[in-house]
Amino acid sequence: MPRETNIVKIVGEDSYAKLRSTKCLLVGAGGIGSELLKDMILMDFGEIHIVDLDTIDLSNLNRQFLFRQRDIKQPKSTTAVKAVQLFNNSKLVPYQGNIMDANSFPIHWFGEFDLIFNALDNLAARRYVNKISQFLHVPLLESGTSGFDGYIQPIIPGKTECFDCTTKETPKTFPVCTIRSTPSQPIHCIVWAKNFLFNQLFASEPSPEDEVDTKDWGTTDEEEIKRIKQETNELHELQKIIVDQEESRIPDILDKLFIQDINKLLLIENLWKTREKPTPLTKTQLKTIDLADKKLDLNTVWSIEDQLSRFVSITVKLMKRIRTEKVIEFDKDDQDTLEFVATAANIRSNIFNIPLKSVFDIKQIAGNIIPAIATTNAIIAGLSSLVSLRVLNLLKYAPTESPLDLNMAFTAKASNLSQDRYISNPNLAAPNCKCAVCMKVTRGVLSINDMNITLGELIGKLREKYGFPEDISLLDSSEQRLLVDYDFEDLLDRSLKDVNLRNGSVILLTDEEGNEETGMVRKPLELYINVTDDNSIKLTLPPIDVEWIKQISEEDKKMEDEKAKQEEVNEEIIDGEIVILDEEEEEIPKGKKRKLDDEITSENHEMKKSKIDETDDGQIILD
Ligand SMILES: Nc1ncnc2c1ncn2[C@@H]1O[C@H](COP(=O)(O)OP(=O)(O)OP(=O)(O)O)[C@@H](O)[C@H]1O
Ligand SMILES: [Zn+2]
Repeated sequence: MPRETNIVKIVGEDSYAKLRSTKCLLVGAGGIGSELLKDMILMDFGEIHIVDLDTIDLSNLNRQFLFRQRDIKQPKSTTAVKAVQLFNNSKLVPYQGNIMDANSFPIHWFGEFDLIFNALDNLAARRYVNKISQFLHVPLLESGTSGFDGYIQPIIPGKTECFDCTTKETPKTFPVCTIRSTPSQPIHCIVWAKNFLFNQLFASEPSPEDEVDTKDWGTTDEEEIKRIKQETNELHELQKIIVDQEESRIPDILDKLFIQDINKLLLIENLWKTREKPTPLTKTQLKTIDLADKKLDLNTVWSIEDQLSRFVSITVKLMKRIRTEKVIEFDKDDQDTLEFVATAANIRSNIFNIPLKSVFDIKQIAGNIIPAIATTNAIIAGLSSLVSLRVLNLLKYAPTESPLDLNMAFTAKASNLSQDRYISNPNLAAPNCKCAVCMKVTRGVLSINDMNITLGELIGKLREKYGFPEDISLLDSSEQRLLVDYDFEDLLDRSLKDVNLRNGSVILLTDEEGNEETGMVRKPLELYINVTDDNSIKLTLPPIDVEWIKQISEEDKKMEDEKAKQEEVNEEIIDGEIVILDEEEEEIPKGKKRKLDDEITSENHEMKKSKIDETDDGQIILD
């Protein structure tokens, strides 16, 4: 029996022929990606391009079944392609690279695909692919898992909700003063060790903190702010011990971090009025560190003596590595960096009377890990590949008359829709009228060969083509920079190259004038800059009709915001990635999760202002 017999039985001859001529992009060859690649091959997609930036790690082998021990350190994409050769009947093209690198993956390259599958593990890349799919109108199958939970969301640009239509939780942040002065939980000390200490010693160039904006530090105590800044500058001195390979001075690092700095903190009496005071290490403790290399169990909590001893030996190791590596990034799978962070965090915890943790526990917290489950990945990949048949409308018995007939799927806990069954699959919703990615702007791709034209010339062409008025503003939205505004015209004579616009930059043109009589403005226009080496193309602007939309006054906007606050927010997110819809399943009207209207607020302008004001945020981020 030929291998396609069953799939032909399911989809029919015509649809099978369409499958064979479909060209797909799979982004990510990790847990979901390995499963998806297998499914896509078994479905006989004609061509599958696989992108992954990473190499295989030991910890991937428990679920990324295409990889073996011998493949460790090999690129995921090429290894995955080799692993499936025996049962493959599709054209497979692997790439090792970052999907967000517009030079390796220019927009016209994305444009060659009929369908994109996301099998990623981070918000930034998911958002990026979502945006590209919106620019090009290529359907996207978004998916994610976290432990036993997972979801798939087909996204039909312009027709259904996009990835950014629902708010996603940004990484958890802590005020600087909690991390640097008054930790009270193990996580505070882990963040201090990983994001502050490790980075300052091994991963960064010295940079004075004088310029840092302190508004989000969680304190206005001048004395404390001064101390934190001074402490950072002193840490750069410690970095020299590392760079100069002065092994014998490692106790100085301990002395500075865990005796001197703590003593300085104790002098700020305000801090300890309502809190238990920390107890610095003693000089005797530092003098009696046992330097013998002891075998220690990663699953148990070590004594403070063992923490100190391992801190010294691991610092020596990292010191040697830095000679060749120059900078070392924290990686939970790099045992040296993990043990440095774990011991430093535990020593600090001990000082602040916070319970210590095992290295294994700290790995989970520092790596922000919820163990990945192979079966969840298999289920989610299976659903994603099945739904792709409906996205392409290849199932005759379940025709897709409208994109809103398509279903997303959530596991029970992730969706909260029904506790009685593992998977819920509500219909897709229409785009959220408030979504800045898919609803608030008109999108297109601007192809250009000559980046020496001036910003002024470009704006002239945009005005001419799309009828924008004199009063406009232009933002480089990929870098969040204002380029031109009614009171900022300094860059008009500079070339696009000079103002750092390049292949993959995205610019946003906003009508700041509108029509007073009608109260309407042109919908903002967002253009992706595709730099081509085709000399025949000087500058091609996409054929777009820019709509007029109602301009909302500040007062209306305030009222809208109030209303929105009152409406129950039915979305929540766990693990920064998975959306929980807190609705009764039966209550979701088919394809209509929220009201669709075409109003637009003047939020763009506010976004612009806040972007310009943005400075270092003074928050420590747990990524
Ligand atoms: N910007 C990106 N470009 C290309 N591939 C990416 C990008 N971001 C993430 N990936 C890939 O997406 C995949 C996600 O897979 P998965 O969630 O299983 O993570 P993992 O890194 O393999 O495992 P773990 O995080 O548990 O160690 C990874 O292989 C990762 O390299
Ligand atoms: Zn959207």
